[in-house]
Amino acid sequence: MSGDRTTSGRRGGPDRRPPQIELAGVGVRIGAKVLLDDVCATVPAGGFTGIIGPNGSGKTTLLSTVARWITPATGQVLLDGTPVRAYSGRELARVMATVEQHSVTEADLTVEQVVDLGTIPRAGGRLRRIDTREIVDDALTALGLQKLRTRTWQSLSGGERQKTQMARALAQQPRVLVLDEPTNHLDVAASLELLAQLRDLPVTAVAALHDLQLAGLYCDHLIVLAGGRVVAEGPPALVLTPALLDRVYGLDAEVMPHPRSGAPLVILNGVQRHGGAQPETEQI
Ligand SMILES: Nc1ncnc2c1ncn2[C@@H]1O[C@H](COP(=O)(O)OP(=O)(O)OP(=O)(O)O)[C@@H](O)[C@H]1O
Repeated sequence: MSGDRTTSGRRGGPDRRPPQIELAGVGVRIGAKVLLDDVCATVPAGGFTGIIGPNGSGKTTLLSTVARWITPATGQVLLDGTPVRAYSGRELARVMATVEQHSVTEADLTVEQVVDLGTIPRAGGRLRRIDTREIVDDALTALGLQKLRTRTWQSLSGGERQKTQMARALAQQPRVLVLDEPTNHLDVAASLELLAQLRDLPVTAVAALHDLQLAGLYCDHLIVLAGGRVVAEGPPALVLTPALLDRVYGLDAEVMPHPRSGAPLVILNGVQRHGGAQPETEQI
């Protein structure tokens, strides 16, 4: 990569601070279809940002653009002001780890072999084998996978695969974690545990979430998408209002503060008869 980030990192030791992610006018099209339209949003450094919005609103496309799997037709994604397109593949892998919605692998690796894949971007450098083992061990412990470490990927349940992918991402020791529906397949307790971990990790975490309750309880910043556009952005207590849930999802919902944490609790009454409307952008 060109630019100052690498140079200063080498001089002063590796820069492990989690960066801010900025989406600056990001537009994505496939043929005539607009998937993202002039998306401007900020993912705060070191926080846990949730991307919410109805099916097909562009959440996966947005995360894929951040992870550089999709090149936007307009605009750009910046990490602390540096365009992601300026990073080499290896540099980006040392900064950013991803967990996809549906992880597929044909190879029948064991759980610990899958998690060990996460160490590759660093193991190519000066890291010794013993360090790699410790990293894999810590990641397996963090996700409660020690008992499954010798099990093969093909023999795992959906939730066990999801936890294994999360452990692989942790073993990458990233500064940015990009996750598409990380609680997919997880039971209620495992979901709460994973989101609490994400909230407490010293990384910039950004995740697509369908569960508004969990988004309100665990995220400190929300970006709401509808029809490929950002329609609201800000702290959950300000974003998750009955009016927004009506406009974006067509929901009849009430929102009240959680009795202990004060975080917004979404009480679902049902769907509105009129259905959801396409809302105007709202910066909070
Ligand atoms: N390769 C493609 N060709 C055409 N349209 C696509 C393609 N990929 C995605 N889309 C469309 O782009 C829109 C956004 O898709 P995306 O997967 O980003 O939405 P999402 O918010 O993640 O949805 P979900 O909540 O259902 O996972 C959808 O209408 C989808 O059908």
